[in-house]
Amino acid sequence: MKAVVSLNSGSSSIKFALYTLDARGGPVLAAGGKIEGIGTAPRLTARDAAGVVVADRTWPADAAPDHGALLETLFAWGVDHLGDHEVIAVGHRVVHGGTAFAAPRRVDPALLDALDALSPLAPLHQPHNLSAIRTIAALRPDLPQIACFDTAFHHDRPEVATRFALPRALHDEGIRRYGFHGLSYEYVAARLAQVDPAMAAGRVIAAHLGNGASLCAMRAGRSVDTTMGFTALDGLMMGTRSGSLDPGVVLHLQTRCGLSPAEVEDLLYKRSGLLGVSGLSSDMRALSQSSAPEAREAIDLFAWRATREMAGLIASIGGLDGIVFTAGIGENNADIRARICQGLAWAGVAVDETANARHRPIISPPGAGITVRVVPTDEERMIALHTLRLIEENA
Ligand SMILES: Nc1ncnc2c1ncn2[C@@H]1O[C@H](COP(=O)(O)OP(=O)(O)O)[C@@H](O)[C@H]1O
Ligand SMILES: CC(=O)OP(=O)(O)O
Ligand SMILES: [Mg+2]
Repeated sequence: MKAVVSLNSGSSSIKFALYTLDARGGPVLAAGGKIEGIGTAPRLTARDAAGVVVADRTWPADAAPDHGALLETLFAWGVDHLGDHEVIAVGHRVVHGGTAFAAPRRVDPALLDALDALSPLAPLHQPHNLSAIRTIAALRPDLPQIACFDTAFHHDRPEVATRFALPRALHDEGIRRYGFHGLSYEYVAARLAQVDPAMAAGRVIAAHLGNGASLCAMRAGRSVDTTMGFTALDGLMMGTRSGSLDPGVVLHLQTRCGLSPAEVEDLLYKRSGLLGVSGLSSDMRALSQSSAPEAREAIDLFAWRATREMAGLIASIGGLDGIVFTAGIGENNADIRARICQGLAWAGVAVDETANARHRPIISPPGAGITVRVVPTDEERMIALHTLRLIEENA
C-alpha cells in the first residue's frame, strides 16, 4: 500500500507520521508518534491508526542519546515496522527557508546546500532537519523528499512587519523578520476555517506555545504579524530560549563579560527561558508540579511575556475576534491559558473556568464577543498534504 512519511524535528521533539492515501489521494493516518523530552528525558511513543501503542521506550536522563542518535534509532524502528507500506515520499519540516523559499520544494543537492547556509539562523532545528534528509537520501537515493518551510506561511506579510530598524542594506541582505511555526499556523488556520468559518474570516491571534513558542496575528487566515523574527530566538520566552532581549545585553555579554559568540549563542538558545529563570527545568509540566519559588517566577514571566506580546499583536490586526491556543503548553496547560486571557480582560477576552479546565474546543463563555479556542496542531498532516500535492504536480 502506497504511503508517505512526515518528519518534524522540533527543538525538544521528533514527531513522525505514516499516511496511506484515500481514494482522492488525501492522507489517512496509519501510524504516528513522537520522541519527546530530547535534552531532558527522551521517550519514544508510537501508535497505530486504532490508537494502539506500538512503541513505548524511555532512556535514562543521565545516558540520554542526542538528537542524531535518536533519529537513527527512529529510522531503524521505522524500517522494521513499515509492514507492506510502500513509502513513495518523505516530507520534512525545515525550519528556515530564508528569503528564497516561500513554498515546499523537492530536495536536491543544490537545495540542501542553500538550506545548510541557513543553519546558523536556526541552530536548534535546521541541522537536525537536514541530517534527517541526508540520512534518508543515503539509504534511498531515489525516494522523493520534500522540504516544507516553517517560514513560508509568513512570507507575504506586510513589508512593515518584516523590517528591523536597521540600515536598508542589511534588510536587502536578508536580515529581516521571517517568522516561524508556519506549518502549525497554516494547519490551525485551515482547521479554523472548517470548524468556525466566521472566526477564521476575522482577526485571530494563534498562540503556538510549545518548547518553542510564538504568536501569529492573522486576518482572514493569513499571517499579518508574528513574534519570531530573523531567528526562532525572538519574541516569547521559551523552554530554553530567552525570547526578545535588549540587544545591549548581547553586546555587554561579549564586550564586558568576555563571552565568545558561541558562548552567547549557547546561553540564549539552550540555557535561558524557563530553564534559565527557574534553574530547574525547561519543561512546563515539571515546573507546574514544582513548589520551588523559582519555578513560579519562571511560569509568571512566561505568562506575562505572552500576554504583553499578545496585546501588541491586537494592534497589528486592528482589534480581535478570536484567540487559538495550540502546541504542548497551549493545548494542555489550562493555567497558562487562563492567565493570558485574564491579562487581556481589558480587551474583552474572557475564559470559562470549567471549559478551560476540561480543555474544551471553546474555552470562552457562551456568547462572548471574542471566541477563545483550543485547536490541537498537526504539523505532520500539513507536511503530508504539501508532500502529496507536490508529488502529484510533478507526476
Ligand atoms: N500533557 C501535557 N500537560 C502539560 N504540559 C505539556 C503536556 N504535553 C506537553 N506539555 C508541555 O509542552 C511543552 C512541549 O511542547 P511541544 O509542542 O511538544 O514541543 P516542541 O516545540 O518540541 O514541538 C513542554 O513544556 C511540555 O511540558
Ligand atoms: C521554530 C521553533 O521554535 O520550533 P519548535 O517549537 O519545534 O522548537
Ligand atoms: Mg514544535
